[in-house]
This record gives sequence, structure tokens and C-alpha cells, in this order.
Amino acid sequence: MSNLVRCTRSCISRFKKPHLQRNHFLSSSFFFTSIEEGRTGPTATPVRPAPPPIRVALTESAGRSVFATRRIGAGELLHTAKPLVSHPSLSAVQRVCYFCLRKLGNTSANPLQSVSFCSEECREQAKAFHGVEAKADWSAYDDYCRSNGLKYPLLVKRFACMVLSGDVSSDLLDVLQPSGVSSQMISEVEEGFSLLKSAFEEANVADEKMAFLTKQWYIGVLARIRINAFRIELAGGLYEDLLLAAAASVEAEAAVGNAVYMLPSFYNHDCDPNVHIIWIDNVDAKLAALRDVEPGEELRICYIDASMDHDARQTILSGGFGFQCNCLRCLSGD
Ligand SMILES: C[S@@+](CC[C@H](N)C(=O)[O-])C[C@H]1O[C@@H](n2cnc3c(N)ncnc32)[C@H](O)[C@@H]1O
Repeated sequence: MSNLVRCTRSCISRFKKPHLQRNHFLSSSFFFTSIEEGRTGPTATPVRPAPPPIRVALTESAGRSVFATRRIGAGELLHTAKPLVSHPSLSAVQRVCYFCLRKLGNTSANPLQSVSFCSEECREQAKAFHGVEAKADWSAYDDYCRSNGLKYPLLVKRFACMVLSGDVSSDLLDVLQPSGVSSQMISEVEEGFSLLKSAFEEANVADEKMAFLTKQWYIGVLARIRINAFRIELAGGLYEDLLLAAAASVEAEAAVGNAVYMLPSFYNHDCDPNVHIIWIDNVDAKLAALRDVEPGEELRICYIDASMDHDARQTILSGGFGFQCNCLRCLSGD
């Protein structure tokens, strides 16, 4: 299966290949963090979260999308989002927090351990899925990913461990749009599925706990990750500065991992987007307006390298995401 990842315009220039990167509508704090109002006045009134100025609704021809509920100014932070599932790149496992993907300082990285955490809080939050994962031998599965240049099976592995730990339901990602599933894709995932299942079997995970882990589940999860996963590149620095800066000038470092989010998955693509998604120092995503937006306007991010010409963009969008782009730029032939 091809290894697609959504990316935003701010990180495109660093890709050697035109990878695709991506990163909804449920206004629950489980899925995203609201913007918090600051304390006002000397009596320090309690911090109250302001609802994000967005809603998810159906478009005429591109499924669901995100819309502005009020006027939004250029540079305004719309909301932040915590991942549903994330995983560091295999090449970054030793240098980032195994939970939040924050870069580890010399004091946090422990060469004697296969994975490290940046804080006790992250260690605690990872405890359940990591407890399941640590019981199994992942060398064959990791080799399969490494030798085939695959990163999405790592997200499936973590998701399966989260389900087995009781942290989440096996249908957590079902609301997300899946990619089409070809017969070629089915044969390509065969090996990954059997390696994942054997790792759990050899760790003596009970059959009844693994009942959800069917090939159909594996393919369905991969098909959703394929369309909705984002490559995480940390920008570093102060996010207030970054939010004020134009997206194209944000200098990000190399990818530290991949993640799937709920609300960000509902943003449609535009080759001339009005919103961008950035990561400052960990996997928590920030979505900010690139220009002034009117109430009711659709909010879109860019999944690909928008500097490519029209034909190259169509090839990637149709091959990778299975759609013909209906954005104004593409419709004008630019
Ligand atoms: C990550 S999802 C975005 C949310 C999706 N519309 C939904 O209902 O869940 C990406 C999918 O949305 C649709 N889409 C996104 N941007 C589009 C565009 N510019 N033109 C046409 N379809 C688009 C395509 O079906 C694409 O595979």
C-alpha cells in the first residue's frame, strides 16, 4: 500500500517526495481543546473555555466540511486538537516522547529503555496502551514497517493496543472517511495483519479480547488512517509568534511521527487554503486562519504541496485521496 501523508503548505518544501499529509464536527472536549479565555481583572475570574468559531456541516459536493460561525481574523487560533491515535516515526522513537512526540532533552532520553517519556503525565497517559504493547515482541512488525517504508501500520498497532487496554472502542475511527479499498491493498496488508495478530497471540492475549482484530477491521482502520493521518513536524518556538507569521515562513523540523485527529479530519482541501495546521512542540495540533474569513465561509487546509502545477496536484489528489479537487484555484485551471 502506498504510504501517503497529508501535509500543509508550511512544511512542503522540506519533502523530498510529494508526500501527502493530512491531519470534524463533534463539539466535545474529548476531541478538541477549546480556546481558553484569559483571566480578566484583578479578581482573577475562572478560566472559561470559549467554543471554537467553527461548525461541521455537509457541503454540496465534497462530503462534510468545517465552516466559520463568525468572522475570523487572519492569524487567529481557531482551536487546538489532541490526537485520537499517534505514533513516533521509527527513526524518531529514541529522541521523542513516546506519548506526545515532544523532543526529549538529554535528561529525559534513556538509552537503556526502548521508549522514553518527557514527563510523568505522559508516562501515566500512555500507561494502559503501553502496558499491553510491552508484553509483546514487535521486532518482526517493526521490521515489516521499516523494510517497506510504512508508517501507518504503527498507528494501527497503537490503536489495537489502546483497544485491548480498554482505553478506547474498536470503532473509534469509524466516523472518519475511508479511502477506497482495492484488491491490491487487501493483498498488501495481509502480512501486516498476520504479524500484528501473531504478536498478540504470542503474548498470550486472550482470544475473546482480540475478537475485534479481524482482517476487515485492520483494512478499515488503515483505509481511514490513509485519508486522515497527518505527518507531524514540530515547528518549535513560541506559538504566539508562529500564529502571527505567514504559514509559508514557518520553518519546521523533520517529521517526528504521524497522528490522526477527529475535528481536523473534517477540513477539506484547498490548493489556496484559508486555514493551516501546525505543531509547535508536541503532537497537539493548532489550526489557525491564514487570512480574514467571513461568517459561513468554508474553512479549508492544504493537504499537499500547493506550489506544484495544476496537473501534478490533480495526480496526487486523485491518486492519494481519490478526489478531483473542486477548489477555486483548480477550477480556474491554475
Ligand atoms: C480528510 S477528508 C475531509 C472530510 C470529508 N469531506 C468528510 O466528509 O469526512 C478528505 C475527503 O474529503 C473530500 N474532499 C476534500 N477536499 C476536497 C476538494 N477540494 N474537492 C473535492 N473533494 C474534497 C474527498 O472525498 C477527500 O477524500
